[in-house]
Amino acid sequence: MAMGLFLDTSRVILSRVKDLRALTPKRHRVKGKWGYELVGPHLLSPGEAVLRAATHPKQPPTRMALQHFDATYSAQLGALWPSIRVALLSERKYGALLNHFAHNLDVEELQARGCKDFISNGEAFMFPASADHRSEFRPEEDSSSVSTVNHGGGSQQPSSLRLSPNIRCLVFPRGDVTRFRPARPDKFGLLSYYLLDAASILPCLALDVQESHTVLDLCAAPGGKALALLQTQSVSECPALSRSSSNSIQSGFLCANDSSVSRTSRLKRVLHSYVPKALLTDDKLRITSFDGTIWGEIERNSFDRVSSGHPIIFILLLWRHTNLIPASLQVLVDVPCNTDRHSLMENDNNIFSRSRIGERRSLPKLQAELLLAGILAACPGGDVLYSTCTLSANQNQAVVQQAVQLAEEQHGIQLQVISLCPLTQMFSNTFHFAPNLHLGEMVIPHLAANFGPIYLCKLRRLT
Ligand SMILES: C[S@@+](CC[C@H](N)C(=O)[O-])C[C@H]1O[C@@H](n2cnc3c(N)ncnc32)[C@H](O)[C@@H]1O
Repeated sequence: MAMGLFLDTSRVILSRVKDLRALTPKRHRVKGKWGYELVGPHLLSPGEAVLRAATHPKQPPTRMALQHFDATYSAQLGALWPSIRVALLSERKYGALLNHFAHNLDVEELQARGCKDFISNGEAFMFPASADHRSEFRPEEDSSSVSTVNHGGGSQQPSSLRLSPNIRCLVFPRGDVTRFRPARPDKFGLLSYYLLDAASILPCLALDVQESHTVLDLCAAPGGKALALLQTQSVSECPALSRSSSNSIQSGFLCANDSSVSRTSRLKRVLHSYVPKALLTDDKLRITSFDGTIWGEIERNSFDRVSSGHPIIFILLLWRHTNLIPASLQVLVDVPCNTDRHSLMENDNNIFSRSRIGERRSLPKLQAELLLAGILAACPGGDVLYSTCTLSANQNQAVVQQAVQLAEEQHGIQLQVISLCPLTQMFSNTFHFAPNLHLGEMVIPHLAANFGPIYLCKLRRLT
């Protein structure tokens, strides 16, 4: 079995290398430190890249990103970096998040093409006897676990997962790089699936949202995770929903916020394409466009601060006091980050462009502010899930440590790190996880399962 996987992976790597070599003019082929495979007009070996940097001042942002990653990730990830690098520079793999609200005409066709729901597959792997229904998974309690976070990370408290049967995500098998067709609308105009990096479902699963939960998605656009959260909150067993009466199909509340007005418009378009109108009501779903860093203010209920003149806080407090936004139990903080794949592949809107140097350098500060705001918004006992799509330890573990420290020092809030090992065990057949992370978990890209990077860390508010 292990040998089979190894051979498959090697075959994929070899075919990718041949593809790249065929596409690359001879003058761009270089045998570099990481092997001869990754070369091309913007895919230089690190040695050549450094030389070019000295002689060619204007480099495209994708190349700047590659140089930056080679310098930082080779130090951070050591021997893992070369293979992650190959995967990052190859075509990524998608998953089809099934839309429970639509009449899903495409599912059988996708299954006939070899797609499998990685979520129920993971459960079948953990619970072979009860493969047909979603189960609760409790890891063995680790008596050495500490309950509160120390600022160096500390050990993590294990927790149980109760996966909703309504969230399903189809993926092609390992090593299969077939692309999905665009989803088709059902007779009500609702699309049958949403294509996204399958690993980006993990933060939603880790948040363990149940039907009646109140959830805040602080940075929600374009909306893949918001849609996944809505699937987990829905209670209908039948996809053929009545469009007129929806009370029985979603009992929780989701607030989806994003500070960017244009991206919030995109979020609205996505949700309108997937969610029945009857669910897009203020008592079930609210879409807002505020700066998430001040969201914590709303929960601290300080009208004094409003009278000192912050109009946005004033509006938020009005909403809070008219009960339009209930106190948040579960908070997803999926922050802006280096977006490693995009930075390596697209020059447009690239965080490594010269004009965005300041923005990129201030990302960890913004991320910590957003996470702190999420912590303040959660009720004691509530959970906060921090996630990014970068490998950068400065934007992952370091941000969590900083926000936890600020929460304690400035607000007297104690937090507990919740171990996500049930999740990594359950889905180790689908994703590659970084080994021995001292805080949180991270899906690392791999040619045979080219998902991620996705970092996730779950915190529980104790006070
Ligand atoms: C990684 S994306 C979120 C992706 C989204 N969760 C999804 O699954 O589709 C980060 C988002 O954070 C938003 N953002 C940036 N700064 C923000 C802030 N201060 N408050 C709220 N949202 C912010 C960006 O506009 C961007 O849409």
